[in-house]
Amino acid sequence: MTLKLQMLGTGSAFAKNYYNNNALFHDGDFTLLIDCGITAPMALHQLDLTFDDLDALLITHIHADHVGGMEELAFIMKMKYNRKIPLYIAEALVEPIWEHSLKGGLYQQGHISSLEDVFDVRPLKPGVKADISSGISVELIHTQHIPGKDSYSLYLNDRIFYSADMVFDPALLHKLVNERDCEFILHECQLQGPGEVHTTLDELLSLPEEIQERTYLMHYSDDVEAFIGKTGTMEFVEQQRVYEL
Ligand SMILES: O=c1ccn([C@@H]2O[C@@H]3COP(=O)(O)O[C@H]3[C@H]2O)c(=O)[nH]1
Ligand SMILES: [Zn+2]
Ligand SMILES: [Zn+2]
Repeated sequence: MTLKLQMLGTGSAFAKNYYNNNALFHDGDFTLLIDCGITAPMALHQLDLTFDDLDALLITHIHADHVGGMEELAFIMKMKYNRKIPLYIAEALVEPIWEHSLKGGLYQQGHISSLEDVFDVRPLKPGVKADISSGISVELIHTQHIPGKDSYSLYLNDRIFYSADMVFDPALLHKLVNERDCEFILHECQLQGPGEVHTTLDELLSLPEEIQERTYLMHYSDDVEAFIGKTGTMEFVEQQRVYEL
């Protein structure tokens, strides 16, 4: 089945010309939001969508450009739409996302005292495929980002790799393409400077042709236009554009 991808945003954490790197995957009339950053509420609004148009949320890791919109989502879902949206998240992040990111804003004595009070929490085990809808499956892949901070990339429908924020991992990309029939790689990309906690454009340019030709770049900084034509066979993903994968 054809899956549609529409990025709510394609910007890096501190980009100002692009919304946060959050994605909508559409399978028929089912809509999955991947990450819900600070800008997600406004980015949805720009597409004439509301939180009620979402069928599920999946979180890759706990940074504000990936979870900063969750407080608004949770309050609106509870107060306006009176429903709990399924929240797919690595089991290791269930406690930290509540204790370290959401509890401060969402806690209300007698009403909201746990993540389960506002979300239909669906913990995921890395390496174990889960069906999210009839046409969307996901397997979490634990990838490295910042020491001590768990971060999970995604393998969707056994053919689409969606990177979380991660340092360059060429062995993983080779394995996905050569052993697991990966057709599309949506990869975060830091355009300049040393990678440290991200994957740089120069690192991605070192990949062989057979990997680059299926790689699309996202999570980029405001100076992206200076890099158009300098990305080998890789293309930048455009926010709000609909892609069929
Ligand atoms: O050791 C560190 C920790 C953080 N940062 C910045 O903070 C940002 C947090 O969101 P992000 O993961 O999308 O991107 C990160 C980087 O821009 C960094 O450059 N080095
Ligand atoms: Zn990020
Ligand atoms: Zn991050």
